[in-house]
Amino acid sequence: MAAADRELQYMSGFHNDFQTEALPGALPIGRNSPQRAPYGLYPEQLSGTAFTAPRAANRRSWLYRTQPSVVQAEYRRSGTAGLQLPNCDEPPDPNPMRWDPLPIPQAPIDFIAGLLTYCVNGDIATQAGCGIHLYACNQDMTDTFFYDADGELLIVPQLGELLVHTEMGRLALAPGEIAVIPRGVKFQVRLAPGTKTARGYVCENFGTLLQLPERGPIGANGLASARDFLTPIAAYEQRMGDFTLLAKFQGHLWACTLDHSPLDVVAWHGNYAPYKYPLTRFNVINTVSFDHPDPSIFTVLSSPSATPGTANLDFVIFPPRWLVAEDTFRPPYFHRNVMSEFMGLVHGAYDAKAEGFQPGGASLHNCLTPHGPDAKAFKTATQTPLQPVYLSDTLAFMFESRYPYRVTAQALNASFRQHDYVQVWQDLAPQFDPPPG
Ligand SMILES: O=C(O)Cc1cc(O)ccc1O
Ligand SMILES: [Fe+2]
Repeated sequence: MAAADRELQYMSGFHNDFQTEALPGALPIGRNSPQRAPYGLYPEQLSGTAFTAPRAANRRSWLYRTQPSVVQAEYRRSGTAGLQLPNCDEPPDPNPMRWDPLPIPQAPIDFIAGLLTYCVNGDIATQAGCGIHLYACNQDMTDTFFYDADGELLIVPQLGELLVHTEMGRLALAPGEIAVIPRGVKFQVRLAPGTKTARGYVCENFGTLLQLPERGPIGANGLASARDFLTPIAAYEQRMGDFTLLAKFQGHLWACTLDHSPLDVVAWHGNYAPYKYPLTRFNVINTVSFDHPDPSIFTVLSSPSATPGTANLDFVIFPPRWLVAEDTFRPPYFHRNVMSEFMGLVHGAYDAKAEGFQPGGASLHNCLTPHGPDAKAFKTATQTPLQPVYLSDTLAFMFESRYPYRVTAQALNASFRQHDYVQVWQDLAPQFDPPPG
C-alpha cells in the first residue's frame, strides 16, 4: 500500500492491545526485544503507567523506530508566551468568570505557540488535576515536535481541521471530534487542507488516565461505546533536518535539537496510544419523565481520583438532544457544586446562556461558586409551554474537577474576558408571592 493511502486509517476500540506495522514484517513476532529487530529497527518501550500497575490499568506500548529516542541533544529551557502557570502569590479566585472567543491570530503562529493557558488545578508533581489551554493557530508545525511529560492531552477542536502527526500514526481531527494524545507521545500539529485557522480547547490531564465511565444502572450499553474510539495505524517519516523537540516538563517548556524526525516509528504494539472519538456517536441518556438530571449522565471520559465518584477530571458534553421533561424547569438548574466547572462551546448556543457564551469562548464556575441559567434563560424556560423540543445546533462541554482552578494572570487580565459576567444574573428579582395573611 502506498504511504499516502496508509494515512488516516484507524483501528477501533478503547485501550485495546493493538498491533500495527507500516512495513510488512517490521513487528517482531513472539517477543518485544529480539536480539536484532526486523530491518535494523530499535525497540523502545513507552510506559504510560508504572511497570507494576494492575493488569487492568497497565498501559504501555513497544515502538520499533529507526533510532531510539535518546538520539537527541541536551534539553535547554525554552518558552512560549502562552503556556503559563498560575501565579501562586495571588489567591485562587471564587468569582464566576467568562471569556469571549479566543481572538483569531493575525501573525503566523503554530499550535504549540498558539496555546494559551487559562487555568491549572491540582498539582503536576503529584499527578493530580489538569491544565486548561485554548489554542488558536494558522501555521503547520514543520520542524518542531512536542511531547507533554505532565499529562495526556484531550484536544477539543472548535474551528478548523487538524492533522495530528504522532509518532504512533496520523489522526485527522475536526470540530465535533475529540482526540487524546497520551503523555509522552511525540507529535506535530498541521492544518488540514482548506483550513486557514484553527481554534479549540486542550485539557491536560495530570491524573489517572482518562477512561470510559461506569454505566451503573444504565446497563451494558449507552453513553460512549468502546468501538467508536479510533487509534491510528503506524506511519513514519525518514526526514533529516534541523529539528526541535519541545517538551513540557513540570509546567515549563524545554527544547532539544535533533537531526532526524522523531516520527520514525515503523511499527508498534500495545495499549498506550493516541485515539479520537466523534462526539456524534455519543448515546445521550436523559429523563423521559420530569426534572433535569445531573450532567454526569453526559460523561464521555473520566479520570477518577482515589475517592470513589469524585473525579480528578470528567469530560462531559451537552450535545443535540430531545427535551421532553414534563412540569420541569428544563435548562440547567441554579446550583452550587463542590466540584469546579470549566466550560467551552464548540458550536451553536447553550440553553442556560443563549447569549454571551459563544463558540470559542469559555466560562469558569469554581468550587461552590453559585451559578445557573441567566435571567433571560430563566424567564423563557419558566414561561414557555412545554412541548417536546429538539435542541439542535448545540455542543457545549465541561471539564469538571474536584480541584479548584487557579486562573493564570494572562486569562484574568485578558482583553477578551467579560468582567461584567456576574450581571447576567442580577435581573433575577424577588418574585416571592406568599398567600395573604
Ligand atoms: O453549570 C453548567 O452549565 C453545567 C451544568 C449543566 C447541567 O445541566 C447541570 C449542572 C451543571 O453544572
Ligand atoms: Fe454548573
